[in-house]
Amino acid sequence: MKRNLQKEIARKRRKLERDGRFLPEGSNDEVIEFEVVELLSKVKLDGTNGNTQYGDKEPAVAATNSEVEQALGGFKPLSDGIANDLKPPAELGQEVELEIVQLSSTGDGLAYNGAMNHIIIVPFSVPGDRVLAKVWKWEGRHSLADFIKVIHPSHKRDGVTPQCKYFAKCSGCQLQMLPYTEQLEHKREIVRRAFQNFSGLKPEQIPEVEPTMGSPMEYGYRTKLTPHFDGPKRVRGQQRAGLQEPPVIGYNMKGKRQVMDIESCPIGTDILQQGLRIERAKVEKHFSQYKNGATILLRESTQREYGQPRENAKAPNSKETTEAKADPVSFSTFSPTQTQTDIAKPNTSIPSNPHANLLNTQLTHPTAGHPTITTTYPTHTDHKTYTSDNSALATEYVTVTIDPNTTPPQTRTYKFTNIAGSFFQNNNSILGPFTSYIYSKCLPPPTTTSTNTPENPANIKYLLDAYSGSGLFTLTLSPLFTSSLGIDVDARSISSARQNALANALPDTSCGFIDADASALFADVPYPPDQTLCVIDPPRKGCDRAFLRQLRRFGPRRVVYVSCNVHSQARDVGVLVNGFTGRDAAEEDEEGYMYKYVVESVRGFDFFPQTGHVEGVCVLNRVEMGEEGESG
Ligand SMILES: C[S@@+](CC[C@H](N)C(=O)[O-])C[C@H]1O[C@@H](n2cnc3c(N)ncnc32)[C@H](O)[C@@H]1O
Repeated sequence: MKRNLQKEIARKRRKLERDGRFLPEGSNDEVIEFEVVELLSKVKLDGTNGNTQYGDKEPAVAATNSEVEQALGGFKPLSDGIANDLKPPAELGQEVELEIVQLSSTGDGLAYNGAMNHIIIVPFSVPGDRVLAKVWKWEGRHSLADFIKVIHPSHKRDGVTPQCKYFAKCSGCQLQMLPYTEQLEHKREIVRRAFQNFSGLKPEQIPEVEPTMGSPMEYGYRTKLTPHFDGPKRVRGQQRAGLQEPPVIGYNMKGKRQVMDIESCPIGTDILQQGLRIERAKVEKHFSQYKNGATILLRESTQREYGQPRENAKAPNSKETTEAKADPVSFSTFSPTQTQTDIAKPNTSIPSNPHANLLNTQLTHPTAGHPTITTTYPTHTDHKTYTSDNSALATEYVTVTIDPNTTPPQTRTYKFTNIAGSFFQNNNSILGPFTSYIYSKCLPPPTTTSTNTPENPANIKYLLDAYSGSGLFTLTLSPLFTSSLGIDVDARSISSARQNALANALPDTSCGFIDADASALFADVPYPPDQTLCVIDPPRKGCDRAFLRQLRRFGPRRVVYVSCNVHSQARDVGVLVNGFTGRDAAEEDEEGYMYKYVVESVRGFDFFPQTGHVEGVCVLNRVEMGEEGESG
């Protein structure tokens, strides 16, 4: 145990040196550290003694906080007092019975050991479960354990059967044991906690987080899968004789760097299930020719034909315009996603499934080894294929609600063609409702700022789309703006964005694109900040400081911040609202006036049902000069 303590100290010191701080920002490690401290504080305040056990074995050694602090040379616990109880939990490898008290933002169950004042993290468990788990790593205030089995299930599991046979072993989709509405409520809590712990904002600066928008499809939604495999083990003589073991192709096991064999992945779309089977067989056949391991890309592509397939195929309430038959650009007054009546469930909203009104679906193999799934809807027919070629083109359609108040609601469908290996959102079923939500948030409600009156609601005429990818927001939001400008560092995505604008009949005077780092966006902005909306959708790590500084100096009137990591998003939103702290603040002071923002709304979107991920959308308004007191 003493050796483990030394290892732990060495590991944390390395982290300190590498990051210049305790833990990498916005990482799972940092998120869990916060929640462990939070839970320890809570049980301390509650006076709860905890009801978990380590069996009847006492842990071997108790390490004191001062020992750790001394060895780390000034390591400061995240919350005063909490780390004073640093003790190792159990012998590594020991099996323990635990009561789960909380679900973490990383999707793991947390058990509290009162006697040791210690948290044990157990994947695949939910509050109320009594589980058997095996402790495998000590992390100071908490330990990591492998899930072994449920001894007594929580009522939260009632009526739910995980659909994946690899559940509780594979590292993905760890929330399958929860009813979908519970998953959505949990994701709302993740967003709440992220803004509470990572933004540095006061509670009064954070509005109530809106209910998570659910995915219309809970399984079968992922349009991209990336299983991987290790290269063949080279045992002399065996390779020539074709004796090597068949490859293990799939995803990593939970908590391990070991790949596990996955024959089917139920969150993938139907065509990707076919693709997985075919591509696995190809790798197996040619495995001996591989020197190294590789990742297989499986990306869905859709070819759409407009027109009514059968006389009696007309859906109730459907109305067609002549444009509805035109491809690539279609204007339609009917689409599956237009009937987005939110289901009345507590604290959640789930748009209707786009497949709800399909008339017929069929799997064919027009050419050997190339399956097609043809699905017929009242207004169109989709032919779905897949590609495993990173540089091939893949197409998706996104239907945006332009006006929900007409009967039927007015929608517009966009066609996006991208390079399969470049970024595009992975859940097509939620893309329509998601972009429609953002569309509805682009212009401020009349009362938000003094300059935005009901008489002048469309004061915002220009769109800056930072981290634009292949133009998802630049194009789908463009009907609201005189001109839109997207920027992305990936030249291939920008090339697709320009093609997509043309394919959707949007001239470059209306939708322009720049292939550059996002911070270049503000160098020569052609738009007046007072009339500009900036949409930001950075990668997981969030925006860099240079970008945030330039955005605050330019001061677009309104900002819609979209993110796949609500923790880095909360941190960046904190900077937009309150400015930088420390050295960055001093640098900013030298640069002159910087705008500040107030948060109007925050909402989560479930792009990845069954997993612990949540996408966040935060809307902010610029604080006008002279109104600064309002930002708190
Ligand atoms: C989460 S994706 C969003 C793309 C797009 N908004 C969409 O929804 O399809 C993030 C994008 O940021 C781009 N990116 C990453 N770092 C960047 C940087 N420093 N400057 C500009 N773009 C960057 C990536 O190429 C990627 O397209």
